[in-house]
Amino acid sequence: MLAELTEVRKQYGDFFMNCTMCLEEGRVTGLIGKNGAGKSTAFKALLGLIHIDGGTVRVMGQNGVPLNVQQKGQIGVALSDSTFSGYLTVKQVIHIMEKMYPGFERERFIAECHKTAVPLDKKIKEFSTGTRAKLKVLLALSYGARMLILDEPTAGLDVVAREQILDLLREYMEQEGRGILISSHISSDLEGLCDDVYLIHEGKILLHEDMDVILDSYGLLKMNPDSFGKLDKSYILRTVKEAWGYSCLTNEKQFYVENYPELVVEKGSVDEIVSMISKGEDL
Ligand SMILES: Nc1ncnc2c1ncn2[C@@H]1O[C@H](COP(=O)(O)OP(=O)(O)OP(=O)(O)O)[C@@H](O)[C@H]1O
Repeated sequence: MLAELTEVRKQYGDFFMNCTMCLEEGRVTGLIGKNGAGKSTAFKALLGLIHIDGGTVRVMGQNGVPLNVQQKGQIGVALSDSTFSGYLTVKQVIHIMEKMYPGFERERFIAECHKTAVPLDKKIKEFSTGTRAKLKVLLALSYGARMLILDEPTAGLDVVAREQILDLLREYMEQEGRGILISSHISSDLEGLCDDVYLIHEGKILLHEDMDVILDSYGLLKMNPDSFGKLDKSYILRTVKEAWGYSCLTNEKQFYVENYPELVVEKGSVDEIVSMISKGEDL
């Protein structure tokens, strides 16, 4: 196990998080949730960047709060609200990284900057959003960490920049024993990258599932009130009342395809599933 949060609790005013999740070796684990759901809070708790009110954090088998120097060197981090001062150039950042991380791979980092068009001599504050995002990910990848914690690394990026980042992450995972914990709003990024996903809503984990299972077995059923009345609801996770009838989320799509051929059964994107779980009712 690379990292583990067990019943980690944190309160900010009305917001209360209670989060249990883990990252295993060889896996890319996604954390999805709406704005304010608690994604950054969960990541900061894992990194020991905030004081937690209870629960346990373990990183590579050891107590994770606070992280020791060795643990810090094994985690590559890109958080949404952290970056180097905009007045520095990448060349200056390289000097800092060399001092901070003994494992910093200078030549490789510079080569990746060239490859992804991140300039070395320009001040970071003059970078576009996409270039800044690429720099953050390249820095997280630059010292051979065993795991990456990436908070919305693709937010605000165009398709080309997003693909570049996703390719870097896929390449990172080619080495055994590594793992990535990543949050994103863009479900297609998660679908193509993650092995499993956690859904966080109002500070609570509502779902943890393998991505394959979500894509193969989850589905959305649409029906009128009459059909809804007759439906076997054994495999219905959530129901939303619509103007025309009901939408239901199932994790046994095949059961309904076989037994209710007249029903509309849609595959459902990760976004739709998130939305159903967040707003639907357990009927
Ligand atoms: N330092 C803080 N002080 C007070 N409240 C905070 C603080 N940090 C986060 N919160 C609150 O905790 C809740 C969860 O915030 P968090 O940033 O973890 O959500 P998120 O899922 O990462 O959202 P987003 O997608 O918008 O980044 C929000 O209601 C937020 O306002």
